[in-house]
Amino acid sequence: MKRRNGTTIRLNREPEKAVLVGVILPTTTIEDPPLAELAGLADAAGVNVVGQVTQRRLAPDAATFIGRGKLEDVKKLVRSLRADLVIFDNDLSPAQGRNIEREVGARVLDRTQLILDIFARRAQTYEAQLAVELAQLEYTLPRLKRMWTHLERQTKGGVGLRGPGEKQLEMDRRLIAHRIHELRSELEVIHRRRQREVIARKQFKTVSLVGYTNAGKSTLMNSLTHADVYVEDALFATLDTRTRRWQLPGWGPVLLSDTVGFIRDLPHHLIASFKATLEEARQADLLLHVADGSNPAVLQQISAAYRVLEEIGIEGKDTILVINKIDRIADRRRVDALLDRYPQALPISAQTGEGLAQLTQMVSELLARKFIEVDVETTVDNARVAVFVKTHGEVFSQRYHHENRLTIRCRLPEEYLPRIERLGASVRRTRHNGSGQEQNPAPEIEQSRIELEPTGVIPGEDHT
Ligand SMILES: Nc1nc2c(ncn2[C@@H]2O[C@H](COP(=O)(O)OP(=O)(O)OP(=O)(O)O)[C@@H](O)[C@H]2O)c(=O)[nH]1
Ligand SMILES: [Mg+2]
Repeated sequence: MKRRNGTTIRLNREPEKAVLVGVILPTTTIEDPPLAELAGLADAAGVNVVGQVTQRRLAPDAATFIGRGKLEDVKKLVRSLRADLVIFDNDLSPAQGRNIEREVGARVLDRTQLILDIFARRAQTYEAQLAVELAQLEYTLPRLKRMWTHLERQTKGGVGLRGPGEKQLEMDRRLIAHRIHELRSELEVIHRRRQREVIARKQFKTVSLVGYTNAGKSTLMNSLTHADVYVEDALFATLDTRTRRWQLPGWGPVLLSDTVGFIRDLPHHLIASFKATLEEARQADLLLHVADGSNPAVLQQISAAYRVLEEIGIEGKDTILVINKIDRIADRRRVDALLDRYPQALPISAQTGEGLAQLTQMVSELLARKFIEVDVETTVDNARVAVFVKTHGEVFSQRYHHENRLTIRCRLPEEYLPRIERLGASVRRTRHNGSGQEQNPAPEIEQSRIELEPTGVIPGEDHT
């Protein structure tokens, strides 16, 4: 292994050898080549992949996830290749993991465990380390029994050694539960501090890079801000949020932050633990959703990233979809096909700089839109108005009145007001914020300063 300063460090352990196993269910998106992403994850975890087994099934086997016959194949493969590990592309229940382990005679990991392991290796800041430890313990707690079974096997045969008693298990459970509680409180404190910091920076507009892991977020951050953020061709190179000043031409400084990458079926424990890290994205004025256009699975990755955004509660924000790495796409028709699917998307190359001028322009224009606070009056059955307001603005409150009337207090780009009126609603400007109290007009001052350099409306930004 080469270190960045050029010295070579010798790993005193051979990398572990793994057989990958994937069960293709009717809901599974089939990758080309199969198990490509799992192989990438294994690589990021420093594991050497020596074999693969896939099976199509209508439903997982309750006890062993794959069918018994296939399990026998896996066992033979493990023996002949001398594999140390079997890694499942699917998530296993504690009992399934235990059963498979007993059957194949090698350590069994599922996708979540593999991802947790990568995060544990890469977490560098204190906050990321706490988040990973929490996620790992929450994953471990229901599986304690299986781990003890491991130890039990190693000491098999000893008189009176029948594994830990329930008492030992119970003690461990309590210890872990206690540590989980500690970690949660500590992370909560960090999260609240982070929220305050992010709010304190509100005098600057903020833009967050989000998207599938390895899409090129950090590379784009570096190209746009001339920063020196760690970039690697590996899954989950970035685990910590980095924020940099970005001198936006014709606008001034904004803050650009890089975040942890997403992946399909991101383990729920991880999402919860990285809440503080994702605070930047949650509070951002604009998201740049970066996708790797050169990846054959780009469409699935785009939808997976949107799903994660939804899960962490930041869907519906102004977002520019950026199709990155177009320098690697030889066949231009592939870019066109992507643009057919996502007409608003912007093709770029963070590496060669192609498209970055348009991106900068698009960001300035979106940020320059003036938001105002209004009461939108409509009828309860006019769903188009409610949907429009929720898609393009931020809703503070809704009040229902007699005769089916509804008032939505919200914040909207000014240019959309005529369109809402055309949908049959009436719009009244308010001088109040969502809590009904007079608000410090500071953001308005900021806006009017910016208006000195009008940038106009983006063509094609119309989502309706
Ligand atoms: N050819 C090409 N490669 C790119 C481009 N952008 C990024 N890459 C490469 O893609 C790999 C991943 O880039 P990163 O910037 O680390 O990706 P990331 O989205 O930050 O990834 P994580 O932090 O792991 O989520 C690196 O090897 C980059 O050099 C591009 O426009 N063209
Ligand atoms: Mg990164």
